[in-house]
Amino acid sequence: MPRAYIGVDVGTTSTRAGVFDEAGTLLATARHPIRIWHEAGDIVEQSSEDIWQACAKSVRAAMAEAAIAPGSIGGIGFDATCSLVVLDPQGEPLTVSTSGEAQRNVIVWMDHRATAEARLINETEDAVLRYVGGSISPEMEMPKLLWLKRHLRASFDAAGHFFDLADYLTWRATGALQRSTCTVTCKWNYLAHDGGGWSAPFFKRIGLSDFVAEKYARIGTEIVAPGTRLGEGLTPAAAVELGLPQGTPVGASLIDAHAGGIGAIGGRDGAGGPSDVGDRLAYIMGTSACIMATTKEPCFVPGVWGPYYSGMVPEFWLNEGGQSAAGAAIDHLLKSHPGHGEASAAARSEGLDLIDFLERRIIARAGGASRAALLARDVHVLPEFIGNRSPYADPDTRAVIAGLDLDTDIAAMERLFVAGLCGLAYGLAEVIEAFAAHGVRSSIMIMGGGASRSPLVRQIMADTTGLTVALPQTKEPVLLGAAMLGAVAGGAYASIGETMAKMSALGRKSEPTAPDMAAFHARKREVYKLLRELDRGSRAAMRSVARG
Ligand SMILES: Nc1ncnc2c1ncn2[C@@H]1O[C@H](COP(=O)(O)OP(=O)(O)O)[C@@H](O)[C@H]1O
Ligand SMILES: O=C(CO)[C@H](O)[C@H](O)COP(=O)(O)O
Repeated sequence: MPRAYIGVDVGTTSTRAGVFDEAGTLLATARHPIRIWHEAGDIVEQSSEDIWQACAKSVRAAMAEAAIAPGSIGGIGFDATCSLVVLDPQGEPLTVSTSGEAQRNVIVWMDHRATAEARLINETEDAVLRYVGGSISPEMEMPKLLWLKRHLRASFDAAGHFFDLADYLTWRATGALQRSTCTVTCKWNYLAHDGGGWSAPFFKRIGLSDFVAEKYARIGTEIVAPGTRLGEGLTPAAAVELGLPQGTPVGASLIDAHAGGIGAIGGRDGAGGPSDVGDRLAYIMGTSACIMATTKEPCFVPGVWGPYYSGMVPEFWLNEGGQSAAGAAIDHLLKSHPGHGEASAAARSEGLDLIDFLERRIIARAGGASRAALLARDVHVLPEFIGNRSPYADPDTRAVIAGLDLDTDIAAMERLFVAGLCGLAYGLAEVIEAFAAHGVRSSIMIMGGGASRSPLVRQIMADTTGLTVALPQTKEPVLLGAAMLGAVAGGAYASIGETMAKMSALGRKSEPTAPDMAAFHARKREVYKLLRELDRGSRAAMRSVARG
């Protein structure tokens, strides 16, 4: 019987499941929303139970659509945002919320409550920090764990397990406590190279010696490569919930952006066969954006997370730059514009999503995706609403918008939208330039994530960076990356490397266009730099003034 593989992706806003055949062809997908609590003070929380139930519903819906026998599933893999899950010793949720609600047991990656703790950790200048670009981010797990210890001691002490969300999902599916090299290397300061492991001096220095004393029992004692077959496969309970046979192989997980990277960068390019992953950047743009480079030797790029050994492609190093708010910044710009109500109603009447509606109008009016950027000639956006991840590693950066007028119509909203995309593209270009300055050079960038479907986004990114921007052949590279984990766990392929070559391929490409657009973007980037200086200068000017 031909085998199929399931990938489950937990993004910030929803869970999705995809069923793929052994060649990587997508047979069916389904999506389910997840709950999220936002509170003042950069608090963003979720519920691991809600997320697991949403995963189960997505898998069952995708299987119903694929209309294949559950017994034909040869393996399943999971990816998720890098959020922190807290459970008691019996595996029940423990609150991370000052509300005390047990169901709120996930500190979401974008929650910046631990900015002060990140600063304290950075002040130690511990050698481990070299492997996160020289500066830990409040989006990583150690600052969050330190926050819990300092501010919610009861939960910190009562916890039996601290998981990255992707590892929680495999634990929930199989009962196995192994963690993936991807999660712990990229988010937990674990060193996967040269027998590094957990660093006891680091934990002692940052005030988390608890983990050393308890021999890392709550954060993971066994670290395995993504795709490693876990436990005895699906437990009886998980099998019932997912509607799959007990014992279905489950592979160790990846973080969501990294699943997108695996699903995107290793594909065949036409007849040219498998390619050099070192020449290919992955840009995964959803709520946030991650720009990832793969190298044979470690490259230290200040302000860019990594280098992480086996953080994404096994036995390669990973540099991971990023933008904390990407799609989230665009969503926010659109929602806060006075034309939002009118534009949403017009989009609905055409049966389109708001962004698709705007894009069609913009591209038609401008006479192409490349020239659409000209609409943003006089509006400029530094879209860093929740800080700069890379290359400045400054979580206190905030957005700046210049060139607003009193226009409230849809055309004004379009200008702001395009200006926001240009701002994101200039942020991306800064990361790519930081890569290049430290020896990480690539000629092609492969895009995944929700925003990659947009021809406007791809063209602006190509024109701004000067790189060829390619899509993977599959329209769901993140789900494919997760399904590849299932294929490796199920024994269809021997390694992630082989799986990438067999299950994926490159698709459509956008080339950088006319030199006049390059000149336009170069000029507009100068304004972008002014906005960055304005943000820095205004924060510096107000630093000595007490908060109201
Ligand atoms: N054309 C576009 N331009 C910019 N952002 C877009 C575009 N299309 C979708 N997005 C953004 O992508 C995000 C959704 O992507 P997705 O990968 O599904 O998110 P996540 O996995 O983070 O939940 C939303 O913030 C949405 O606004
Ligand atoms: O930090 C990340 C990866 O290292 C991701 O950006 C984070 O997990 C959120 O992902 P998404 O934007 O797809 O919801």
